Amino acid sequence: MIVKHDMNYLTVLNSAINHKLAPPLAVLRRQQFLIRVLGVGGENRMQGSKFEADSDNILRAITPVLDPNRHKGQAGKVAVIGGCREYTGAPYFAAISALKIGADLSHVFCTKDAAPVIKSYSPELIVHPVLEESYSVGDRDKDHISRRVVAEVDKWMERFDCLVVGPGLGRDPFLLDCVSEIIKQARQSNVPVIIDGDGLFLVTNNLGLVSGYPLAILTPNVNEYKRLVQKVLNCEVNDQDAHGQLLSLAKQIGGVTILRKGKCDLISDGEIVKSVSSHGSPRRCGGQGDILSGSVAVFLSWARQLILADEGNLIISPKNPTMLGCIAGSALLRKAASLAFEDRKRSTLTTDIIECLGRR
Ligand SMILES: NC(=O)C1=CN([C@@H]2O[C@H](COP(=O)(O)OP(=O)(O)OC[C@H]3O[C@@H](n4cnc5c(N)ncnc54)[C@H](OP(=O)(O)O)[C@@H]3O)[C@@H](O)[C@H]2O)[C@@H](O)CC1
Ligand SMILES: Nc1ncnc2c1ncn2[C@@H]1O[C@H](COP(=O)(O)OP(=O)(O)OP(=O)(O)O)[C@@H](O)[C@H]1O
Ligand SMILES: [Mg+2]
Repeated sequence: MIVKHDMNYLTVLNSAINHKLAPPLAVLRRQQFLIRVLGVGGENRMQGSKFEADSDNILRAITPVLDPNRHKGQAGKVAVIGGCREYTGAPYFAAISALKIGADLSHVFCTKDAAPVIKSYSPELIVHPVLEESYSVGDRDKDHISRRVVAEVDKWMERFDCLVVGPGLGRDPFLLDCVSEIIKQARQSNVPVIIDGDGLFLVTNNLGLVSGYPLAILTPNVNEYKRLVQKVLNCEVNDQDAHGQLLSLAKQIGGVTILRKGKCDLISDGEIVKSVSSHGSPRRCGGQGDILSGSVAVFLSWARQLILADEGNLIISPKNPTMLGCIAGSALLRKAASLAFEDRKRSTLTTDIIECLGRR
């Protein structure tokens, strides 16, 4: 919430900067920092208020009570498909965040060399070293190894409430071919899929994998969104009509839900647009998108359970579980990021934010 005197002060600052009254450089930087942090002067804030989701109530409504009668697994079983030679942090961040938020079981399906590293970060995660990259597979073996990889994941598929595809996946062509098959299997089994990171690289070049699947969520960052807009809408990102463009994009991909990450997170399923701009932090360390994908997986699973059990009596809006999952995941990550930043300031890292996921 920006108090009135802040707004007046910032309006004056804005005008001073625009009219080039030339304050000293350090003062100018500080003024611009304040304007950025307080979010004044932009269309975003205007739009933010009109489209802002009721995230506190949504979070409360979809989070299940801690009921002693429930057994392990009922609060959610998620799987992350990601982790290769280069990236072991991203799948770990996504999978551990799911557990910290309240899922019961969190699996990671990664390459053989990434597995021991990810296991060593945490004994809580169930790590499957099943994915293969081109360098470790001869041309003649590709078909049978591909079938084996897909079968390994498929044998677990029915047990998962949600898959997160892409954090730290890498872009090896053979590995991405196998992951395409895994997405198809998830779709056949009606398992929701969150596509992030390199999963978006794969899907942007093969939209048929998710097009028309209402249980698919895409979570692009600034680069990933740009590529998606160029590919699908054949134009550049238009920030003057951010809401309209996001709506068209989600509609064009057959009603998938898209969470466009940024200063204010924008979410659309092709029917409506909602924003989450509460809290957040000015620290942009890598890995926050990975926390988000793991969080959305859990909230989407909870929202689906609630909608199924409630038989349409749910009083919150929107009603689409993918929209609810995105709103809750975004709000919780942003709250945790702001709490971590209060403590750690510029030295805030992704692991600090994960520690704040359970704090109020
Ligand atoms: N601690 C960890 O393990 C973390 C790991 N992370 C993981 O990193 C992966 C990439 O995600 P990111 O967010 O860096 O992608 P993004 O901003 O589009 O790219 C930035 C620039 O790099 C380039 N580029 C990227 N990948 C490339 C590739 N394989 N080969 C060649 N170029 C590549 C890209 O070029 P472009 O695609 O635009 O041509 C752009 O210019 C993803 O798996 C994510 O989960 C993060 O989650 C952070 C924490
Ligand atoms: N400029 C910003 N100001 C405030 N919060 C932001 C800003 N940009 C992103 N965020 C927050 O950080 C979260 C992660 O977004 P980000 O763009 O860093 O994802 P990413 O690049 O995929 O991250 P990762 O490094 O995990 O791949 C978003 O959901 C959003 O809430
Ligand atoms: Mg990312």
